[in-house]
Amino acid sequence: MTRTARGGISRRSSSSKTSQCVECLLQRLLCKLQVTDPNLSRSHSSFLKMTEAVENFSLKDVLADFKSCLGNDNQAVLMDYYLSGWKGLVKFMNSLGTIFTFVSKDAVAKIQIMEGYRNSAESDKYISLQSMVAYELAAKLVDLEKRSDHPNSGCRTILRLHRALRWLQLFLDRLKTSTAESKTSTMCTNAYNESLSNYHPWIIRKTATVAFCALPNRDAFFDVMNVGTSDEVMAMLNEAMPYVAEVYEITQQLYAQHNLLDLP
Ligand SMILES: CCCCCCCC/C=C\CCCCCCCC(=O)N[C@@H](COP(=O)(O)O)[C@H](O)/C=C/CCCCCCCCCCCCC
Repeated sequence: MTRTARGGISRRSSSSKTSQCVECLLQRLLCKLQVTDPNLSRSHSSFLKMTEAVENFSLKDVLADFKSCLGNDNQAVLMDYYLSGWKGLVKFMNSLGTIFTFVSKDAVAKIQIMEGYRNSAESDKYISLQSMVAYELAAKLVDLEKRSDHPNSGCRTILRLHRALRWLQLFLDRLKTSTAESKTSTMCTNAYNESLSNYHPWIIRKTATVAFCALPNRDAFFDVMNVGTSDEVMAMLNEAMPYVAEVYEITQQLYAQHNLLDLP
């Protein structure tokens, strides 16, 4: 068994049996449903190598990206910081165990689509979410009714991440007001049910709910965050959460203003 900095038992040891059982069940379910995509797996593993190479990971730095997203005038949401924030979240997610890679795989695929735009000849059009919306709409690059000519538009892809950001906001809000007895799986499930689950089919909802049962307990979770003591985690969340909320609100308003909240 591994002892953590605060003298607790690391999630790797305390929850490993439950986690292995749930993982096994989930893997079988995913295999049966053929949710895995070999092409995606390849790009996912190279992404993992890239993110694993970064040492001294701290969730504090990840959330700082959402602050940097807002630029100087708090009006535009800057794409590179937005994607950087997501990459950090994925890294955090992957450090929770392989059971969560089915979740991060989709986020990785979407980050890669957006990085593709940022590395294209139209890179400057994707400098912020606002410039992306203006450009794609004017150039008719968004499928508004059903996915056809532009199945992976930037607007659609960011919308999926934006909905997931709402889940993150609700989850962190719960974590912020939690006590030592609070269960991360319950907080996560409730946040999911109030947000992302509304956009997911039954099978994804069920699989996600099973995966949440394998979440480490609150102490172990705080250790993975690598921010410090529980008090320091709480202080960091109090400081960072307004920026996550601001990014969410600005994006929500942008999408509402252009009727983009239901993109297929
Ligand atoms: C201190 C707390 C920090 C928490 C850090 C959390 C890290 C979060 C990292 C990644 C979150 C995953 C985001 C998933 C994006 C999902 C986007 C989406 O809805 N995609 C679906 C629709 O896409 P299209 O088919 O229309 O292209 C896609 O079908 C869904 C795929 C699987 C998603 C599985 C459920 C996601 C649950 C999110 C909760 C994560 C729980 C993490 C617990 C820490």
